[in-house]
Amino acid sequence: MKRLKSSDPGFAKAFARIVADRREADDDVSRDVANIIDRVKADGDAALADYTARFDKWTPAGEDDWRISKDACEAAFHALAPELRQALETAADRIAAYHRDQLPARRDYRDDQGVRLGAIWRPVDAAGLYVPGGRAAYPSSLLMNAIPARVAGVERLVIATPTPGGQINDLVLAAAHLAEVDEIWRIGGAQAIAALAHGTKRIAPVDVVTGPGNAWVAEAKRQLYGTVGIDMVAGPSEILVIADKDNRARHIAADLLSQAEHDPMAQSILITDDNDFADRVADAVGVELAQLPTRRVAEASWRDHGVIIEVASLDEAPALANALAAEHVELAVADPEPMLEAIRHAGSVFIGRHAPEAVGDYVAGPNHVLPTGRRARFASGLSVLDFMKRTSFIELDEAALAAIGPAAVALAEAEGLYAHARSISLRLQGNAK
Ligand SMILES: NC(=O)c1ccc[n+]([C@@H]2O[C@H](COP(=O)([O-])OP(=O)(O)OC[C@H]3O[C@@H](n4cnc5c(N)ncnc54)[C@H](O)[C@@H]3O)[C@@H](O)[C@H]2O)c1
Ligand SMILES: N[C@H](CO)Cc1c[nH]c[nH+]1
Ligand SMILES: [Zn+2]
Repeated sequence: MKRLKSSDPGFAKAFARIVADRREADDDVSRDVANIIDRVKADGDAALADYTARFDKWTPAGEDDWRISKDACEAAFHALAPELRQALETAADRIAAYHRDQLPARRDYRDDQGVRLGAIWRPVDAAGLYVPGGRAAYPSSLLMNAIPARVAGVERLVIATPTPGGQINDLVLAAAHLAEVDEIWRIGGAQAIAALAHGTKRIAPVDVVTGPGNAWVAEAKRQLYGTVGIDMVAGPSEILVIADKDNRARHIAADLLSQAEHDPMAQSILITDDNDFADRVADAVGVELAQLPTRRVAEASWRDHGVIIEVASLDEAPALANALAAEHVELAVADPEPMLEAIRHAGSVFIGRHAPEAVGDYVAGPNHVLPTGRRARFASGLSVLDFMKRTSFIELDEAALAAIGPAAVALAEAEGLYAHARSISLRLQGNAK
């Protein structure tokens, strides 16, 4: 963990290094991912078998083993302990309610020159939904992917999730039943993204691939954009907590570790204006780590990518937050509203002392699949619109063409595109006859 003070002479340089801290695809990861994509494109299912054996340490017993049946998902759902089933349903209901509100309306109007204009939103036919499964299983990410896809009206929902060592997570299956997914394939990493994008003999290709994952998954989505649509690049998790001294140090420590435990490459940063509070949080991280049944990943992440920044005044925080453009930002301060307004680049903001980021990971409602690596400068969290596309339409009658056609003819001739001009002017002359 690094400690920085904004008043130190070397702060600007040290902060620039934190901003540039690349926890995603370095050159090695990019090259490996490009090779994996090429191999899956060339060898399809055979490549998937090789990579699954190598990275997930699992070889299926037979053809049927690659895919998890709907019956298995239904059985897993009915076998859930009542509290867990209730929790899953609460999450699903809240996610569905939030995302239903994102459905776009059809636009259809006639302007004052008589031209009818509009746009129709339609779902893609098939969506590939990546559900991480390397270090932990992510039933919550299954809901976050599948529910907006269903709300959008996508016909075919295809999950890809790794099952390391052959271990299948029952809650992932139960979530798949609840969200009514169509296919679940036991593949992960860059090879899964490549299979969804290009298709193999076994797996039909999809139109859009969404969802979070580690550096290899995120880089594969980035490289395959264009072959398929993607939501955005959602890689190793990040949290920025802006906190004043009136918080409980252990609460803030736990918040920082909540994202650190996702990945040794996750990034957790605290900005505070109080030296004593900064010391207490640093100590509390140690205390909280000791409470965790598994702490290896959180420990490594906090050691390598944890940062505590002391500022003279919290007024400095929004500019630092905008430079970081973090996936998650917590505002644990007395007056969070002005900060919410001032922070322009963040995937999701958690307002006040009682809004720990982890609640957004599971049950708040907004999507937890969010841009990382400073991409909140230009990208947003997964939404219903990521599963839809818009077709515009234009209708003109003779009078409408007469009203706007001459301007188009002038522009076409100015571009030297005379066939364009004539396709309009011939009709205008015809109208004149
Ligand atoms: N940004 C978001 O919205 C968001 C949401 C949830 C989770 N996450 C992130 O998802 C990630 C989950 O990571 P995970 O690893 O547990 O699961 P994962 O499913 O993303 O990755 C596991 C796969 O990575 C591949 N892999 C691992 N090491 C490799 C190597 N050396 N070379 C090539 N491929 C390799 C393997 O194919 C393996 O199946 C974490 O980084 C977490 O922070 C992000
Ligand atoms: N914090 C993750 C997004 O970075 C989402 C998640 C799922 N489960 C727990 N957390
Ligand atoms: Zn999380």
